[in-house]
Amino acid sequence: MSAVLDTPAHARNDAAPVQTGLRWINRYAQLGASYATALAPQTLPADHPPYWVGQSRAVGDWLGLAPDWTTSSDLLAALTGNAPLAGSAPVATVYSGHQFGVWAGQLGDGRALLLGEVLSETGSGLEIQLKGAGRTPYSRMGDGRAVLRSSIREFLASEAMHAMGVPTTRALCVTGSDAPVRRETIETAAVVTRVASSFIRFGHFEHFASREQFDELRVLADYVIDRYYPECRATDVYQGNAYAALLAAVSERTAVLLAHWQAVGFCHGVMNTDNMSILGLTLDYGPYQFLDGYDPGHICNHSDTQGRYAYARQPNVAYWNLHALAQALLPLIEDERLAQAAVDVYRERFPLELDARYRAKLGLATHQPDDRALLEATLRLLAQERTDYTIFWRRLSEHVAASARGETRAQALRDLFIDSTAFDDWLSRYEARLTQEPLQDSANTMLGVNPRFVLRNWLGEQAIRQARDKDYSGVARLLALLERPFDEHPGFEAEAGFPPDWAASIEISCSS
Ligand SMILES: Nc1ncnc2c1ncn2[C@@H]1O[C@H](COP(=O)(O)OP(=O)(O)OP(=O)(O)O)[C@@H](O)[C@H]1O
Ligand SMILES: [Mg+2]
Repeated sequence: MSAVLDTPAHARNDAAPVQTGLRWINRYAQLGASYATALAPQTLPADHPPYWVGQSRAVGDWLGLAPDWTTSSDLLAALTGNAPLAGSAPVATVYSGHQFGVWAGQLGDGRALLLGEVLSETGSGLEIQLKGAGRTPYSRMGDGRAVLRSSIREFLASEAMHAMGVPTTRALCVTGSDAPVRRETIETAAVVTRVASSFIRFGHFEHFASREQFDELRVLADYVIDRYYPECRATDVYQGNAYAALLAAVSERTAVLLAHWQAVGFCHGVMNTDNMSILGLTLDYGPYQFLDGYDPGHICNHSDTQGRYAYARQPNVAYWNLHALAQALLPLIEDERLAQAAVDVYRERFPLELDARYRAKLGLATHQPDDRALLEATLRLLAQERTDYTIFWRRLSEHVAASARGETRAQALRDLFIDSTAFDDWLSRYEARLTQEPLQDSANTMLGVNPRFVLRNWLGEQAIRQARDKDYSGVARLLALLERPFDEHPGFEAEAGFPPDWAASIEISCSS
């Protein structure tokens, strides 16, 4: 496929610029034409006016938007791409990447438009993107659009992950329009407004390295170091090699990220190098899934026929992806052994991070010799019957909290297992171990890391079906639960429960 197709003819965007009070600084756009193409979002047909589908007040506050943004028709137009935002300098950035382990060349960004960067309330830079804002010079055969269902999924998952403490891009809102968009069937258009410190991906680096544009590669690496990893300039790290230090820092953040994913039971689904954030954020909520039953081999992406991105493989895929980044940075690092050492930070760090996450899930603050074996036994127990992952951890937390009050909730846990002997053996072992911990502290930790609510596919699907009927209350309701996933939320027992039978028929593919 050609690198850059003809520049699309955009509808003229001559609406008056919308004022927001945001302080724009737009630094990525200043890198120049090799990195991005300036262009306005493509307006949607006037006979299909936009509407709000979902809004995050928390992200609005983070950006420093006035509270009435949620009712502003001007902002609604701007965030659908139908009017410019005063101060923004929209660009489409170019990147390449490996998809399913195969070099795919230039493939992005065909549908996300970087509106620019604003200074947040705390003075840090935040980039704002519209995903699904129309064709760009990098769209290849795509239409530049995103559909309602995938946009709702991205919006809710971003905020759910943030609330669970998982590093992620955020989402301010989803807007929709009845403009038709062709996928397997005719669907309708939607736009997600995303926010992150940076949307730079491994694929941005691979892009310039693959074309042997080493000057551009260096400028990009320097930009990322100066902005996000200034500590890499310290002369004593990695023999004073700032690019190796950068690779090590990214490896470390990626290790932290993957440990979070595994611990919350998150399957990304499309861990291509172009979906890997240089800041270690969860990026690109496509065919993702939160585990229902604990199945290490679970494949959430219906299009992933080989299971390359199965849940248990994710940590290894991340390591593979870091090698792709290392390959791209090698012309700057100029020393293969140094590059390998930097990537191996991941291998050292990931098990430690995972251990820390699981210790918290089990309520273990002290370190005892058999802890590793206990954790392995726990996961084996869950895998045996594919026990519901989220419900198990939550009921365990509730049982420990009850034990701290001198009560028991063991039966609710036991009910999750057919083989109750195996469960009872495990519980005795676990409870014996817990005697070495202050029980109330364990309970408090566990109730704060084992969520009662995760965005299961069926919950998202239910909100999507309502939204298709123009009822957006399900999106708002779900957001409210997911923003506080560790709270009880009385009245929402079903949302905290097992997936209904119909959920088994939900298939999530890459189509979005
Ligand atoms: N409908 C589309 N029109 C144009 N380009 C598209 C479309 N869908 C995907 N692409 C391009 O294909 C690339 C890879 O797709 P992928 O599904 O990984 O990402 P995405 O869902 O578009 O977005 P992101 O990674 O930004 O969250 C994207 O960078 C994008 O440029
Ligand atoms: Mg992507």
